[in-house]
Amino acid sequence: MSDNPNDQTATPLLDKVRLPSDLKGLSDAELKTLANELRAETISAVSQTGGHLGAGLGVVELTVALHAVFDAPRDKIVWDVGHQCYPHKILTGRRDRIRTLRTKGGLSGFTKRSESPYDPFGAGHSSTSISAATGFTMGRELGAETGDAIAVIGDGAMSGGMAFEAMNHAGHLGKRMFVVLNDNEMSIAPPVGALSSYLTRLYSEAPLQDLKSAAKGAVGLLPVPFQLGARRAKEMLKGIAMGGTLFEELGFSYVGPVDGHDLDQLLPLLRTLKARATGPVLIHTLTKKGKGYAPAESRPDGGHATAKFDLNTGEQKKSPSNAPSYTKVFAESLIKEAAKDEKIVGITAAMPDGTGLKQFAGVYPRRCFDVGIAEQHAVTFSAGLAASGMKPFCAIYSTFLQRGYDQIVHDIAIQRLPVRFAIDRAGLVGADGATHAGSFDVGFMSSLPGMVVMAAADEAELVHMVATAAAYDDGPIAFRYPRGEGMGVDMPEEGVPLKIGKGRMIAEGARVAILSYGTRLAEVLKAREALQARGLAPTIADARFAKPLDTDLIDRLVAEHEALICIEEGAVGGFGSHVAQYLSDQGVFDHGFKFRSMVLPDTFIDHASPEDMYHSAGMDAPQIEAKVLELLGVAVAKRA
Ligand SMILES: Cc1ncc(C[n+]2csc(CCOP(=O)(O)OP(=O)(O)O)c2C)c(N)n1
Ligand SMILES: CC(=O)[C@@H](O)[C@H](O)COP(=O)(O)O
Ligand SMILES: [Mg+2]
Repeated sequence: MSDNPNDQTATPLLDKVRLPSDLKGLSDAELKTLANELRAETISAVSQTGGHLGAGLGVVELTVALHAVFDAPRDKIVWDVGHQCYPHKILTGRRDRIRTLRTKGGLSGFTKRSESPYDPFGAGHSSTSISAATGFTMGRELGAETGDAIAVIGDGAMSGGMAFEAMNHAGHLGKRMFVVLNDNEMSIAPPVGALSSYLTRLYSEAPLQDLKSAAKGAVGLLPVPFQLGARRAKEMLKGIAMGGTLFEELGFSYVGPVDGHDLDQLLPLLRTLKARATGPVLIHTLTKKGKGYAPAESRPDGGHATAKFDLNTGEQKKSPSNAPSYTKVFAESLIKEAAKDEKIVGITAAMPDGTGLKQFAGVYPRRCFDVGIAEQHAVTFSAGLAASGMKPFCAIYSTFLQRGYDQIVHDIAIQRLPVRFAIDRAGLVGADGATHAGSFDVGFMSSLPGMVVMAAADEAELVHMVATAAAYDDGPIAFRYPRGEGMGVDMPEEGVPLKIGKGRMIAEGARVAILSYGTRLAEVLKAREALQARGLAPTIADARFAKPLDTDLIDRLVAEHEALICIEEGAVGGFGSHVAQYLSDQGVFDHGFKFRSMVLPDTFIDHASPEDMYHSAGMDAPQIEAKVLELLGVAVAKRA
């Protein structure tokens, strides 16, 4: 095996490993070689597929060590977020499919129970692993046929509230389980907050930490070579009153910090812990995001996620497009609004790059807050800001906003606080798959009394919606927009506040009206073109608002057409359901009016390109065309 991680010619050991049990016969020296090969294989695979690179490279040695020492799948290795699991997938019987990662029909980019028995718990969202591992542990205590539970959680994910809730509970239960805190001093962006500073202190005071471990009696858990030093430390400590680490106060034995890239430290430590631990143990490993691949290591985000790239240079292959991303349009619009109104502030939960708020912070550093992976706090923090008279724009991906739902209801909607929700990644997002799909926000936001709910049909509309939200002060307001590039439409110089609850007519037609909510509008217009060729030109309108509904517009569409189709990039219970409720309240259905609501199907759609995913959802232009024809009873030959 060469030292060059790009060298794909030599993977003799990896070629022999089909399952983790094959690691049991390898010497420690061979395990080190295997780790090098595994790193090279991971880099090579991701260069072809794109995906999450940096986190996986940071846990290569840890992955090898865990599988060499523990006995998966009986022992449950629970990866938090799951974005670091590619090396784990390679070692657990999925190497032959690793180059299908995140593509249609291929491996998921996260852990997934249906994919392998070695993925005991699915993930994608952060900070769930300790709860799940505690569940496995108590299942074992109650007689379930499982071994040890090992949660592997990053320093970023550790800042999430759930992780603390779980530590609190697991420490109280006091049963044997393991938490590996993989501390690379990185979230996607540099981590923020007191926990991050605390972890830094823990390792910058490492010799002192040895003393603390000793004082707390964790010496017996350490491998023999470590014990001597720790005992000496304990002697020195006699008579000195010391507090434990935060983790010890929560009921865990704390071991560390250890170099997470050094198998000479990891293997003996894990072997000893496996042999001796009786209660919950936290193992603090120090690693580097992107480890072993210079282009990733040198990126500010440690190569967190990447497009396909050139193996030798690390240069990413991105598809060329002139349209700005919705995220960029949001950030630029917010900056413009903030220039006019000093009360405007931005809030992100650990996604400054992804939400565009990094750009906003570049201009208004004091008016931008990254709260860490803490969506619940982000929402109620925004509520507090609004209650104090500020104008918070709480920018959270649709899927992650699910975490803060009670806070939206209880802290914002009931109090009618004017928090502005910028809901990015609305609709199907592609390669991240079902865990990251923004399917539910229209439903869960528009069911709340007093909430104003908008969706941008294109990037110009988004500019106006940011202006609308900035101007609106009567209560909470939300606007959603998808991942990726806009439509390439002409952009307004400035945003103009929209009339609340008013849609817009796009094209007048006859017989059928399509009322579109969000960016399906482009597909609707394509469908119209195809229908025109058949002599059928539906009326097209953009609803802009799911709440309040533009009832004048709806009344008109009903009065002037024999059928109405609603369409949205969301699950049932959203815009179309509200329109149906309104029509039902008006008694429109009593007279045989034809109505259809095109929504995402009642299933979780697996990762694929967004186009493929919308096709599976039955929501692309030909499928919209077919829906119109079906509704009008026009028989058509089935397409191949
Ligand atoms: C609830 C939730 N919020 C945000 C994210 C987006 N996210 C994915 S990974 C990540 C950073 C995780 O940092 P850490 O746990 O330290 O892992 P590392 O990438 O450093 O290995 C974030 C913020 C998420 N997956 N889930
Ligand atoms: C693992 C995770 O949750 C994030 O890294 C997510 O994949 C980011 O998605 P975007 O690429 O849409 O920002
Ligand atoms: Mg980290």
